[in-house]
Amino acid sequence: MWRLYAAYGRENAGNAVLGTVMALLSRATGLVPALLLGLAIDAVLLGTRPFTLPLVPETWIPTTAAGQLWLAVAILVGATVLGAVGSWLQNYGWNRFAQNIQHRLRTDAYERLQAQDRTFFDQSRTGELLSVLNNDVNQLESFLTDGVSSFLRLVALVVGVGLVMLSLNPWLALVSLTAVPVLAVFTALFVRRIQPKYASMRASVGDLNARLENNVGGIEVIKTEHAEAYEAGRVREASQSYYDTNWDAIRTRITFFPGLSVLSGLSFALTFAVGAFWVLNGPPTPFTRTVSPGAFVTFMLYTQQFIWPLAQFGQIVNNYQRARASSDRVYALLEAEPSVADPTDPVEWPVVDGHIEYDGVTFAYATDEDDDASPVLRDVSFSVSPGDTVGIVGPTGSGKSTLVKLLVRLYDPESGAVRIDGHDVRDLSIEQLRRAVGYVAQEPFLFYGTVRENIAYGTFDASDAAVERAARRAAAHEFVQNLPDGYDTTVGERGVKLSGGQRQRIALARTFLKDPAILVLDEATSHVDTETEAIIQRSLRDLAADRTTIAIAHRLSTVKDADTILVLEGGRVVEQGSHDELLAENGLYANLWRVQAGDIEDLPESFFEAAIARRAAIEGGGETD
Ligand SMILES: Nc1ncnc2c1ncn2[C@@H]1O[C@H](COP(=O)(O)OP(=O)(O)OP(=O)(O)O)[C@@H](O)[C@H]1O
Repeated sequence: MWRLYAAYGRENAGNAVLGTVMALLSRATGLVPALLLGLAIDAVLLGTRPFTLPLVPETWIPTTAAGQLWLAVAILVGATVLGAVGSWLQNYGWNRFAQNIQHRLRTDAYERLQAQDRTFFDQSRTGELLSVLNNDVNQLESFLTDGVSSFLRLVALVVGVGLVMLSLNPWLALVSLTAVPVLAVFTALFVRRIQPKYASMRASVGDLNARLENNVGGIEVIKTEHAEAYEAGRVREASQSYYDTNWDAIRTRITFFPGLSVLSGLSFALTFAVGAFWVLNGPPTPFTRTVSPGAFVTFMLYTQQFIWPLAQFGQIVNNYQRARASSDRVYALLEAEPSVADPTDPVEWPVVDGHIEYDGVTFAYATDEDDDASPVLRDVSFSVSPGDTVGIVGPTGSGKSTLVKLLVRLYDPESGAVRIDGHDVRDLSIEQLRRAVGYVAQEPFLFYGTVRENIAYGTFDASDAAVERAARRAAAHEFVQNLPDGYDTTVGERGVKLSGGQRQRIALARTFLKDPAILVLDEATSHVDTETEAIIQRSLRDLAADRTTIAIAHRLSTVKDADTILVLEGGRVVEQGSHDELLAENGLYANLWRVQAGDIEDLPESFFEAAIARRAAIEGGGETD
C-alpha cells in the first residue's frame, strides 16, 4: 500500500509536506492553552510563583496582575487563530494530495484494465471490476485524508504533550503515559482480529456488485422469464452475505472502541488520583519534586487532550486495515499482465497488401480451472490472397468467430501463427493492426450517445458528410433520418433504443467510415431482413472489391460469390473451394446448401446423424470429432 502511495504521491509531495508541517504547527498551538492556564493559576491567581512564560522575554511581561491576565488572554487568542489557519492549511495540503492520488490511481487502473486481453474479461465479473475502480480507490483516498492526517496529528500531540509533561514532572508524566503501551497492545489484538474480516467483507461487496450489475444488464430476460422473485432472492442472498461479513466486522469494531475508551478513562482516573495525592500530601517517597495546583491542572488537561484522541487510534488502524484490503485488489489489477500485448520491437509495416495466412493454428479458450481445455481450433491452415474474399461457413460452435478474433488479436493462438503480409500479427503494433482491420462483430456494441457519435467511433475526426455517406452505404441513412433527432438521436445504453438490424447497420456504417485495408464481417447482416440485406450486400461487395475480406455467414447465399469458401467443423477446415467446387464435392457444404434451399428431402441420413452428434457434442461441451 505504501509503495502505491509513494509511486502516485511523489509528483505531488509538496502538498503532503505542507499538510504535515501544518499538522505539527496546529498541534503545537493546541498545547498553549493548558500550559498557560497552569502558569496563570499559580502565578496570578494563587501568587505562589513569578509569572514567566517559555519563549516570551521577561521584559514583555507586565508587572500588574491585570496586565498579566490580558497578556495570557492575548496569547490564547493568538494561538487559537494560528491553530485555525494551520488546520486549514493542513486540510488543504492533505486533501489536495489525496485527491490527486485518487484521480491518477483511478485513471491508471482504468487504463490498465483496458489494456487487459479478452481472456481477462472472460474470466472477470464486471461488477467486481467496477468495485475496484470505485470503492477500493475511494478507500485508499479516504485513508489518506482521514487516517494518515489523523495519525500525524496524534503523533504530534502525543510527542508534544509527552515532552511538556516530562519537563513539568517526569514521574507523574510516566503515570499518564502508561496508557500508551497498553493501548498499543490492545490495538494490535484488534488488528489481528479485524483484518480477515475486512478481507471477506471486500470480497462480498464484489459479489454483490457483480450480481447487481448482471441483473440490471439482464433485466429483459428477468422480466420475460418472470424471474423477478428468483433474482430478488439471489440479490437478497448476496446482500445477506455482505450484511453478515460486515456485521461480523462491525461487532469487533464496536467492542473495540468502548474498550479503548475504558482504558483511556482508567488512565485519566489514575493520573487524577496520583496527581491529586501528590498536590495534597507532597511528593511520595522516594520522589522529591512537588506538584503545584497549576501544574496539576495542566497535567490533567494534557492527559485528557491526548488520552481521548489516543482512543481514536483504533479508528485510524481500522481505516488502515480497510485501505490495505483495497490496495491488494487495486494492485492485483495494476500488476495483471495482459497476455496479448504489444511487441517490444514491432516490425515496420507501412503498406497493407492484405495477404492473410493461417498456418497450423490451434487455439483453446482458457478455463477457470487449470485443467486443459479442449481446442476450439485445430491445426487450421489457409491463406487469402490480397483483395480476395473468403467466406467462412460451418455449423454453430465450429469456431468461425474464434478464427477471426485471432486475426485482430483478441486472443493469440496456442500454436501456429496468423500472418498478414508475411508478418506474424504478434510482431505488429496492436494499434497498426487494428487500424488495418475493420471488424464487424456478430453482436455489435453501441455506446450510450448519439447515432453520429456511434458511427464516428474510432474515426473521431470524421466530417458530418462522411458520416452520412457511410450511413447511406450501410443502408442506415433512411431509418436514421426518421429518428426523432436524426443523427443526433441518443441510442440508449448499448443501443437499446434501436432494433438489432438497426444496430448492425450503425456498426457497418462505422466500418464503412473507417475504410480499413482488411474487412472482417462476422455475420454482419444476420439481423436484417432479406431486402435490407440485399442493399447492404451490394455496398459490401463494393467495399470488398478492392480489399481482402473475411465474411462469416450462416446464410450461405451471402458468401456464395466469395473467391474461396472455408467450411469449418469442430474447429477444423474440412472443405475448401469455390461455391461450385464445394457443391461438386457433395460434402458438408453441399448438404448445408440443400438445407437452405429447402431440399431437406434430398439430404442423406448420414448428414442428420452427423448433425445430431455435433449438437450433442457441443451441448455436452465435448469434442466434435
Ligand atoms: N470466450 C469464450 N470462452 C470460452 N469458450 C468460448 C468462448 N467463446 C466461444 N467459446 C466456445 O468456442 C467454441 C466456438 O465458438 P465460436 O463463437 O467461435 O463458434 P461459431 O462457429 O462462431 O458459432 P456461431 O455460428 O454460433 O456464432 C464454442 O464451443 C464456444 O462455446
